[in-house]
Amino acid sequence: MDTPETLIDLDRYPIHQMGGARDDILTRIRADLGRDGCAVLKRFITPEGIEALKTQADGVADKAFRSFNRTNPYFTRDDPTLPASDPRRRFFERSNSFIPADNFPPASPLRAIYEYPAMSAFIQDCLEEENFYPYADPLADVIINAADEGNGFPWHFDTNNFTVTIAIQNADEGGAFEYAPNIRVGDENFAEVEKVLDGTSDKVRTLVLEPGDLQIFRGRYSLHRVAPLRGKTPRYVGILSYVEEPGMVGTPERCQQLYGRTLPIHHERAGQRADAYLD
Ligand SMILES: O=C(O)CCC(=O)C(=O)O
Ligand SMILES: [Fe+2]
Repeated sequence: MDTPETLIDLDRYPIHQMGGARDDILTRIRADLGRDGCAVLKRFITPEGIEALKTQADGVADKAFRSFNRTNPYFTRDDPTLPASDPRRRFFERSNSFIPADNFPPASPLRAIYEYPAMSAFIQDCLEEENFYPYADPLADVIINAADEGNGFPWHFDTNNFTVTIAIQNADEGGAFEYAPNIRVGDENFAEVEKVLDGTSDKVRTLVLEPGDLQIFRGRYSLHRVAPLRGKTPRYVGILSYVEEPGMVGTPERCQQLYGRTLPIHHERAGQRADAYLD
């Protein structure tokens, strides 16, 4: 049986014990998040934990919903009144799909990590968010982003304020995480976004995450993508979602688009939320 204590490397990252070691981690993570909206905890998951997550991902890989629609960085529709080079008119193919959360029952390793009280308390402390709750969406609270050979997940901004990911398996080649930190703080900054899409910006950073690494990322202000990937090995990334209001779920439209189905709760709670979440 996998428990959070065996899945998370608590010797390296004692997130469950208040004190100096935990405080030191928080200080570093907060500084990284403040500076470039991104923080990484290398080898957060133990080698046994990585194996358990990989086995689980392989076991439910066929449950991934594939909807390879073309998307612009804002997930909006085309606006033919704008110039063809405008970022709002730049649509790219993607090759990733999501394995919905109801494939991860309570005893599964990914959900065990999500539901470990010390985990959510630690993430909340890293982000210094006062309003912080587990996502109440039974299809989206804990998911795996599974990407096959192809364009990965092209340039976009997240609708949610932050994303917490766990790298589980890399592709044979490619699939790096690329991002332009805080490129749209204050205003949309379309000119610089256009340069990123053209491959001419000097603001792009590349992160090669290894299986077991935990990433905390504020994706609302930083344009980012999973670079194109090659080879037969799928790229697996676990995504843990938290929100700023209790009881929140995704919209029926977004849910249908990402997971190919909806549940009664999506219709009951439609329109009750302040923000539209991407996942
Ligand atoms: O797979 C990743 O590393 C990040 C995916 C992402 O950007 C997203 O799900 O919004
Ligand atoms: Fe994203």
